[in-house]
Amino acid sequence: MSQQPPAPAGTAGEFLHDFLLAAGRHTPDAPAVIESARPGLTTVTSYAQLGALADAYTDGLLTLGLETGARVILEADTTAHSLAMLLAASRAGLTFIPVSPKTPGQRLRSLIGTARPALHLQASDGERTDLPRALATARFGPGGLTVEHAPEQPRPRRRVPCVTDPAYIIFTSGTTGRPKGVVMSHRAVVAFYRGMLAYGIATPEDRIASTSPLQFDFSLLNIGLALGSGASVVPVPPDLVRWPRHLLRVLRETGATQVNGVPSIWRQPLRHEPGRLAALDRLRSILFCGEEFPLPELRRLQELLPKARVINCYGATESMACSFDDVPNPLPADAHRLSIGVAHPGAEMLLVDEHGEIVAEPGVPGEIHLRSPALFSGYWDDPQATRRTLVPDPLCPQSGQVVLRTGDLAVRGAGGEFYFRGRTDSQVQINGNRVELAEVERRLTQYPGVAAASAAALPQPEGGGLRLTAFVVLTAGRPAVDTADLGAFCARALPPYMVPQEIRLLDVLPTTPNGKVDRAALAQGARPAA
Ligand SMILES: Nc1ncnc2c1ncn2[C@@H]1O[C@H](COS(=O)(=O)NC(=O)C[C@H](N)c2cccc(Br)c2)[C@@H](O)[C@H]1O
Repeated sequence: MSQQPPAPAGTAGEFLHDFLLAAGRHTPDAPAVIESARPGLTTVTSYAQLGALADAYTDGLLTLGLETGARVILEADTTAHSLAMLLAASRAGLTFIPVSPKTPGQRLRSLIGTARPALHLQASDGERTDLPRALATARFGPGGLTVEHAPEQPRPRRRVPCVTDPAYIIFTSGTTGRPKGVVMSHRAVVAFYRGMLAYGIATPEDRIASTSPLQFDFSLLNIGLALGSGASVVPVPPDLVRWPRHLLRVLRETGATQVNGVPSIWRQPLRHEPGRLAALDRLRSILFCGEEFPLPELRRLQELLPKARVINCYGATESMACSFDDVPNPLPADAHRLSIGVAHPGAEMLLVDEHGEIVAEPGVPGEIHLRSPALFSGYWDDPQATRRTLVPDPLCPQSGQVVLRTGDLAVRGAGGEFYFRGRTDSQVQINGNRVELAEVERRLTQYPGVAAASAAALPQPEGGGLRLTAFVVLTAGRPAVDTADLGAFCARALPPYMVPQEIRLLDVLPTTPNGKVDRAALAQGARPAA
């Protein structure tokens, strides 16, 4: 069998597949993946079974003769088979590009044109058909790896995989213009995983529910957290995440002990199924990331799950993530912001002001710069964007070391912990005044009855200038909020130019495929509440 032997001790670091399978070697019969395809049917894949699947897929991929470093599109949701294929791609020296089966054909074709993959892989029941004729295609599933359209046999130019090779590329739906391919090396991903495990989030008994699509690196965090801890991954099919009853059923039937996801996954369960949520007695911890958790909803979640550990995970795809902090449970009544903590062990966050000077004193805002072994290699085929993001170490530019310029603003608290203060690009200028949209949103969520809010600077209907517009979701069962009174409430704490000129009540906030509030959709003017 031609599988890649684990990196011998003492070589330059570890590959992704070595790290993900190491813990399970001691517990071959422990559950690695626990799936709930439909009510009452739970499928368990042990570490030994996952390893055997990965072996078989590795042989299948190696038989195709793709060269080391070739890209493969992995179009799948998170399942035991897609995890085995991810491990196999890593072992075969291939770079995988995770893509959701829901990706529109147009965007997939554009991504294929940019990344020039050697192979498209999808599950045996995958529905993708209109792929470019020149692209090799194969399917994977219980019947093994089935090649539909074989790749040409390129003359292999490389022989030795290195840990600095790209393990995966994630194409982010860049807020501006064309999607950017974030290239992450084996070395960076494993360094992040080790930093995260050092924070102490999971034990081998944990069953970690992953509610993000595989194309979102939050799912890769969950996979590394679970398999790296010898625990189990509980993938929640994306179609079920949106339906509170289905989501809670899957969590109950799989015995999930930890649920990881963006804040918006909790909005509907909190609104429609608080009783069933509170009844999840196996649930011990919740980890969220990607955006701020609206505090009214977080407090409600803590009321229903008073014993749960809640972890705020901050970071960007360009370093996978970078900090973890435990949210006090219950959150003190006078707390208006959550801390994002400090960088995970082995990394360091710095604040830099607009003059490039280091900000040391508490309470003074600066842009987070991250020093870390987990930094991405660069944006695929975009050296300019890479140079703008991986910048010379502000403390020692001569050294050649680069740090990640996050585009995030933060202040330090008295204890050295960081508080997120929005993005540099969500600073909008309204009538010449600098407005931090996150600040407006925070004030709106302090009004009794508001569950969540988002602010956007929309073009004035009659043209000329921008109009600060707020979109507000109310707590279930609350009497209608008087938007004029809500506006006055904002005026009592914010400068006039930061008071929303229009407040629209919505039933839900639109979300992106990755589950974050879809600010672009709001900017197009979401439908007002019925
Ligand atoms: N906890 C927070 N509070 C507030 N604002 C947050 C938080 N986490 C992010 N963000 C914002 O999201 C940006 C990044 O967006 S991203 O590149 O799409 N990546 C993400 O969101 C997800 C990110 N890779 C991530 C984070 C944690 C774990 C994993 Br695994 C992955 C950051 O730069 C921040 O602006």
